[in-house]
Amino acid sequence: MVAVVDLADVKLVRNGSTLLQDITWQVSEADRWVVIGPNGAGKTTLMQILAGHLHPTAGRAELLGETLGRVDVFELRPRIGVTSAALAERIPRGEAVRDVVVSAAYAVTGRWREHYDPMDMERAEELLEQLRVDHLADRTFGTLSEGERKRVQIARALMTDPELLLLDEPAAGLDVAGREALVQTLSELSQDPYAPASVLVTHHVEEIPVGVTHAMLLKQGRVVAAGPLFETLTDANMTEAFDLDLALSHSDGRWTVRAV
Ligand SMILES: Nc1ncnc2c1ncn2[C@@H]1O[C@H](COP(=O)(O)OP(=O)(O)OP(=O)(O)O)[C@@H](O)[C@H]1O
Repeated sequence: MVAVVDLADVKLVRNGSTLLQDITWQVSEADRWVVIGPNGAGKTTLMQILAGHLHPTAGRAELLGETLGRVDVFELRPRIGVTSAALAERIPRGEAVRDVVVSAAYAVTGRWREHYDPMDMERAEELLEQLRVDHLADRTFGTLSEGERKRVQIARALMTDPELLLLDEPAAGLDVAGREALVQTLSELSQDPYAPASVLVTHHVEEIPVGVTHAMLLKQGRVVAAGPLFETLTDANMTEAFDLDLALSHSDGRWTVRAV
């Protein structure tokens, strides 16, 4: 198995605060990971390392076989698809949905975006269809509901055919119907053997799509547990990560949790 992510003793210090430490972790190309942890655990910080936006203060971080610090991150980043609230804020509200998706191929390569390649347009249409938002292709991004925006962002993240897909809280801000519909779509993606390796960040076990293979629980910048989903997502590990007595239930591939 090829390691898509290979972190060894990663530590990250910012403004004098240690945000991550002792992070040793491998993600293989067939893996679908979920990273769970309370507010402030370091999940987004970890995603920023995986996106090539932050370098570890100590330790070694290899992404797609390249070592951070020794590789041109501008060549690496197109190989990594990212969705996050911070990125969504940068999408112009007046941009047509089709352009939001197709422009990903141009933004990352620096090509001029007025002349889209027909093959790129075709791929954008296919992705919009896969994410079930093809009927919105002519609308502007700003007119979409939160759930529709999340889907368009995922289509955009997949546009460059990345080898690693990072989804930072993709269901945040959605109502229960929107969440369930998105989890269904992410379940299809997770179970697609041609989909890239993925890492999904969430606070909520209810948002874990069917098909996720591995979990990491983070707390105060450290790994509480990491490994195959069913070995890792246990009452004891959740209780430790969230400092609260928790009991998990699992049914039909979906998870719930409650305090006991
Ligand atoms: N530039 C920075 N300088 C100092 N501390 C920071 C910086 N950026 C983030 N932090 C702190 O690092 C910790 C981890 O933040 P991070 O956003 O990675 O957590 P998170 O697990 O994603 O949290 P949430 O679930 O609330 O989104 C937090 O305590 C945050 O305040």
